[in-house]
Amino acid sequence: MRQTSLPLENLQAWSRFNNVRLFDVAVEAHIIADNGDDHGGGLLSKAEHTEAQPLVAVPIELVLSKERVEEAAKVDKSLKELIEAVPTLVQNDRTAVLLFLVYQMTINSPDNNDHALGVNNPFADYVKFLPKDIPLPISYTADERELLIGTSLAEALDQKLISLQREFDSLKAATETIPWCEQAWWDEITGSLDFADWKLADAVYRSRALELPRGASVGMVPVVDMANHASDDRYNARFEVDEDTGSVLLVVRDGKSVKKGDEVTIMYGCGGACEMIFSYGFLEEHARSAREMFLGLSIPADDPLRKAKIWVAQAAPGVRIYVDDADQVRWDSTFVWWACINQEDGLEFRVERTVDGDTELKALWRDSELDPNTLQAKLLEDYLRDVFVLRGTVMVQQRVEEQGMRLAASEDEYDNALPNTQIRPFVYETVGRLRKLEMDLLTRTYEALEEQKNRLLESPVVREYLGQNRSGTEVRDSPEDFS
Ligand SMILES: C[S@@+](CC[C@H](N)C(=O)[O-])C[C@H]1O[C@@H](n2cnc3c(N)ncnc32)[C@H](O)[C@@H]1O
Repeated sequence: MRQTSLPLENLQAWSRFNNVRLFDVAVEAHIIADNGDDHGGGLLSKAEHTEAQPLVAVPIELVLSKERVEEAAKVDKSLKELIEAVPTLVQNDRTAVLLFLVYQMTINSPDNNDHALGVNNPFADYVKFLPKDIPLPISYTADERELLIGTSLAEALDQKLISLQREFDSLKAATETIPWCEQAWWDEITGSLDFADWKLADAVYRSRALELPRGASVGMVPVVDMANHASDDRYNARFEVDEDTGSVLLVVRDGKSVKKGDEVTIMYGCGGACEMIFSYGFLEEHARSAREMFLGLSIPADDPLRKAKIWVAQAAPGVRIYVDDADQVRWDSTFVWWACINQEDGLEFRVERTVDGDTELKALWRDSELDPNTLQAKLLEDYLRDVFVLRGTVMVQQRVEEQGMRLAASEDEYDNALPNTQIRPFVYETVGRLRKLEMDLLTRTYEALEEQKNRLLESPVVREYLGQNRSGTEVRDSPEDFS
């Protein structure tokens, strides 16, 4: 769908009309950082501000959230029709706003011939200020995606694209019979909504939505969403909700001041390098570590309890490796604990009938009912604790090694990928840094796990356990093969 844009220079005027207050702060259409990085638009301070002083104040009614979309639908017949047709998309904070964004984009688009669509509201113009080309991985070209092979972002991106496609298909299926949707979106001649528009709406939301404090809501806050990111001790502003005035405030961060000419920055979150690129499309220049990675895991197909474990555990199938505040590498996964125990250890499943006649699958640990959320704690206080930790460590280490091999194996393809008109230089550079940071983290993790493994192999419990097993019928590749 063709989009309509308004220049960011006009955002200040929009702010005045909509009671957004800027306290000696200007919206700048283009900010180039000292190192040459292009931050897109941003906020610049026009005067000195001290700790806790307000920089921007936005009335809470301007926060574009699920609640606001539901409010808007009360006075907009077409929007009401739309959200009633897709109840599952409206229940979710993100997809509710995505629906509103594509609706508003449609109204604004020169492709739209239905001039009766929509009612006047501040968001009609706000949407025109939003960027139309956001370099998030969901819009990478096929060649750019190839560069990601071996990184944790490749897997996350595949999953994300599948779920976005599913959402888009369900939107189409549910709205095909609504006359205005048929005409403006799906008709072969007059319709213009396609998957790229849904991806754009998602990129807009993902890169701009804020989780407001005190459970206020999750949504896009006009003007505050112009604040770019700076890391850790560099960012100079934070946002808060002022319940007295009913507004979202951007204020100077504690212990900081903002001088005239400074860029006003916030911190987008403390996720790892993968998360940063996934959600915001860039990796800050000061990133020295991947910080965290999520690696997918599966339970071997020959595990007889596989299906029951997956059903009962309801855990993300993978492991998160991360660097903690003390710069130690750690891993965290509920799934691993389920994957590394079996019937001989005392895990069983039983189908039980509930009072209303349904059946329910229950897990048992050593003959007692097991609350799935307590498995890790149970294993860590068990007399075989070291055995279980050793199994988990080995499983994670094997997965880390496999990921490292995958990354290393695709290195030549990455190196040879340029020059290529299908690969944008900043994407090439960003992915190259991600590849290096993830390889460093994988190497560190592998080494740390090797140390842990060797320590655990010295544990009396493990030695005794392995001794007993060796006198039995141990085979290679059993859970006790720690080679
Ligand atoms: C919340 S918006 C900030 C406003 C945005 N620059 C604009 O022009 O609309 C987040 C987006 O700004 C850009 N951005 C923010 N901080 C950045 C930084 N430190 N380096 C590079 N790009 C940045 C990224 O494209 C990110 O997805």
